[in-house]
Amino acid sequence: MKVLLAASECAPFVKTGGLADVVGALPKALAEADIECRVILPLYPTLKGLARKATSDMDLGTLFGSPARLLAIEAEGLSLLLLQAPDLFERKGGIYLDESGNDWTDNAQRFAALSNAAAQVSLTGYENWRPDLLHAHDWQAGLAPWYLRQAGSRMPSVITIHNIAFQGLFPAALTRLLKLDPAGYSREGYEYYGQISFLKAGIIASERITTVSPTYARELMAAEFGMGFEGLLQSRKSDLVGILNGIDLKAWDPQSDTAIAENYSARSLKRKAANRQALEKRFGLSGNPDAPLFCVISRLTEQKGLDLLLDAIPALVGRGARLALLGSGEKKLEESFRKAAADHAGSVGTIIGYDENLSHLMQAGSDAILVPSRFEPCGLTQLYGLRYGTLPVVSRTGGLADTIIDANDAAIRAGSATGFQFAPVTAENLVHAIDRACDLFGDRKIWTLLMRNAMRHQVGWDASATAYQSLFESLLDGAEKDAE
Ligand SMILES: Nc1ncnc2c1ncn2[C@@H]1O[C@H](COP(=O)(O)OP(=O)(O)O[C@H]2O[C@H](CO)[C@@H](O)[C@H](O)[C@H]2O)[C@@H](O)[C@H]1O
Repeated sequence: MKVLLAASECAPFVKTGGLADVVGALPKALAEADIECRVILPLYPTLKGLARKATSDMDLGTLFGSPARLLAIEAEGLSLLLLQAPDLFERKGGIYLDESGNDWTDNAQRFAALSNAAAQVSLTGYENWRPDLLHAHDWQAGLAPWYLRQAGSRMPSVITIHNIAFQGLFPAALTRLLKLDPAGYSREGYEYYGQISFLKAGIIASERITTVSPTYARELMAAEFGMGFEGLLQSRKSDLVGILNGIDLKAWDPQSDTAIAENYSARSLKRKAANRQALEKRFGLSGNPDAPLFCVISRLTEQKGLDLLLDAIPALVGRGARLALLGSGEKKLEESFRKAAADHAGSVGTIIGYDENLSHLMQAGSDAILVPSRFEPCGLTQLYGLRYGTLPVVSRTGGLADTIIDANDAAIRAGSATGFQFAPVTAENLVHAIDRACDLFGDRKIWTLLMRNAMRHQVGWDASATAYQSLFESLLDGAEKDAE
């Protein structure tokens, strides 16, 4: 089976968040099941070096005002098709935002181009490689299944929702410019409250809709989490499945990670201490063997609930615990965490920015990782935490609810507890969870047991890759029957 994945990010080449990790890891996991994947993504300026490794290319003519070609590249165990459209993607700034932090004004054209190129490869193939199925990720690739249907193709498509908060909304006036059939501008089509929604287009045009945890799949059909899409998703209930994300076990392995101070395993947990020291030094934190060092590695947005953590900091510091935070995003939150570090020098350390290597050291050197999200489709940092014996303290929502087993007495006795959950998501409940973590940290025997439980927890892709494989196979079987 051949699958074309279309996405705007792919680790380790270009990443702003969890989408990249999944798009970078899933093809490798599917390869083990003999599914041959290619990933189509834009050629951003940071990928120029990679582009030099192209083994072949294909002209796509002009796409939304830019000359466009596809470059085939094999790198880091992945087969890539890079969309080279210089007028759309080769510019200074971020992949979604300009240098002042505003959305690029032509994001509609940029990601319509990505989607259009993906649809073209689906329709005609790249050289003699022709996919059997298109797997679009998030709104940036949402128009790909739509363009495919619009061209009359019946090739099956799947769209994965990594975060319903991002819906790809653009003015209706762009309909023709985006080469969308105006008849599709309707409630049954890509129209969404007077605008075009790329995500809605993808959902409508795909045979199946997946999201990244079973709990989030259920939550999405409720008004509290669906963000306006709940009705649409309820109507597609039988096509909606939640498949938990895995993590790349090679990239995230405390035994071989080259970004950390000292490698360790569940059998040599004492070596984790060297990482803790390195982390304290990096964040200017004082040492305290009697209380945990908590970390946060996150986009700083409303979703992640970090405003609640700001309220919880005095209590955390009051317990003698420390906090190391790495993140970037909303300016107000960035400022508040900088201030918290100044107010609690030695106990709170803040680094504003994006640093992949540091995120590995933080997973290795912290005792616990805080993820107090208001909603969390899956969440990856808690999975990295499990793998590194860094106990997750999480809100009970989405994938966090599905992946962490709360350290209540019964779960501790049963040897299954892996972290701490709290609900509902309030600062008070977060403080309570932090308190529980601090209490248990004082009992080295139990804490060590919890670390070992966490490190044993299956966080790889095996089960989820099998779930994607069955889903894809069922669609291809259905497509064959239809053709008969
Ligand atoms: N400042 C920083 N420096 C270095 N690394 C940083 C960083 N900030 C974040 N990261 C990294 O970015 C990734 C974030 O992934 P998450 O899954 O936690 O959240 P995100 O909301 O981006 O993803 C969305 O998509 C993913 C994938 O499906 C879902 O798991 C998730 O719930 C959904 O919100 C992790 O690998 C993390 O280490």
